[in-house]
Amino acid sequence: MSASPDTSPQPRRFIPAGPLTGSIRVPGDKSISHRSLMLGALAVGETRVTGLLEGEDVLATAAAMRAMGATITREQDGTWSIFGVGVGGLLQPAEPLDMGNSGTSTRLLMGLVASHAITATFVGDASLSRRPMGRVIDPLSLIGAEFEASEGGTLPLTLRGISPAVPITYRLPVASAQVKSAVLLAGLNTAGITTVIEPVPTRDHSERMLRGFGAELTVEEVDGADGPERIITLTGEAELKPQTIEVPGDPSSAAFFVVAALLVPGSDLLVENVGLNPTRAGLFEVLRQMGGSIEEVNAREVGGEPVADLRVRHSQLTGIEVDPAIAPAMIDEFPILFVAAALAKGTTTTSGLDELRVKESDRLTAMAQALTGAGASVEEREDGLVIHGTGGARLRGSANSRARTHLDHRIAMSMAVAGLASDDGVLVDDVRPIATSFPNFIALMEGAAAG
Ligand SMILES: O=C(O)C1=C[C@@H](OP(=O)(O)O)[C@@H](O)[C@H](O)C1
Ligand SMILES: C=C(OP(=O)(O)O)C(=O)O
Repeated sequence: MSASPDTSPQPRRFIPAGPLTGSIRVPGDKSISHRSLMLGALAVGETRVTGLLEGEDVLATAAAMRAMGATITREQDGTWSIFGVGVGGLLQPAEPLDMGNSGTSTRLLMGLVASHAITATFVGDASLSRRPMGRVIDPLSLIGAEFEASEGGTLPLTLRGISPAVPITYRLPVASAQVKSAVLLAGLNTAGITTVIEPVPTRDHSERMLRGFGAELTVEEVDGADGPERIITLTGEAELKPQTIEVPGDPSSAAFFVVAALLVPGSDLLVENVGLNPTRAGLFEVLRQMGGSIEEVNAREVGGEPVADLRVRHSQLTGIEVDPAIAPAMIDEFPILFVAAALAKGTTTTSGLDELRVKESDRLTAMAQALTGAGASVEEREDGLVIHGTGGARLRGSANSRARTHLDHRIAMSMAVAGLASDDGVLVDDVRPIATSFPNFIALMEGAAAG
């Protein structure tokens, strides 16, 4: 969140260290953590959650759910307890909801508020205030909610929800799990059937968890004009039953350690308890195609999601052309993939990545600039990057270059990993954003490199 008491940037130089060895555990999945709090806050009774990600983005969701009536506490052993208000029971928040840096909190909560007869104002930090909200304003206007947004459909934004709302059938114009989830969550308190048509599959945690909480939800795969499409229906005026949830480790956080171990010679690292939902695990597939040694050990199920430990050994990677169809299954992992590509042998080409321009930063430009400063050879295209790798040789940047993170945690962590694979280190201009999704990243990185 923006509300850090210290507002000055915290630069840090990440320098090459020893091989990454031993075993680590990354924090809980961010997407599942947000949804655990939201759905728990709508169930009647106590939901208990272990492994919740205690990053700033998820804490923003917790604060918002409290402001709308839920009782949410953290117990001493790290278990979270949520007493919900029931679907339809959200209260009007007394103050604007501060969403910090979190797109997921904002868009999903807009869905929830839209079908309640309450008004809420959403505010966020400088990065979030630039991100497009029109993609959720459009469908939520169709259910009858009203919006006063800043120019360009951005935050600050005031939403007047409506009850009873109109159930809609909505075809997603953009591959976005956040938009899909916003419409489905609005459907919870809407009489009748809400339908989302998804031409390109995106992460399906909302569907899995809504079902887990007892909502009536169906998913049907049909042939569409450009391949299989998913039709998701939700029966409204749902009654959610409280759950006990174990949140698996976040594959998007594991990604930084997986790539670091592949790049630093001598590494042999076990990353334990990584969520491997097929709608999330695209990066590991692409890294294997590039020659990365990533072995799944002890495959099991945690909280209704496939999970395994990943054993990762240093590997010489080879550049490839990345199939754009896999992009939704690794949408947050492109910054770290670009770092892997910068050290690979030959050229890696990516395309179909327009969505990366509207994340916490414009991730195509931000990574092209940061990697070029660190000594990599990168061409920026409209919808992707083309990277000519070093063939394994360490990156050699100009002595005074700084990687600019633009309030984007994934740029900061990606360039930290680039620093491990460089001659003289990489200076990251601000490490504060890392706390949004991975508060103990630096400590874990130092521990893994020390063996
Ligand atoms: O639904 C979610 O939890 C998320 C969906 C993705 O966003 P989009 O739906 O905007 O692609 C992803 O980038 C974000 O980190 C989390
Ligand atoms: C895009 C991301 O998150 P959000 O949209 O929730 O800000 C991310 O974590 O990479």
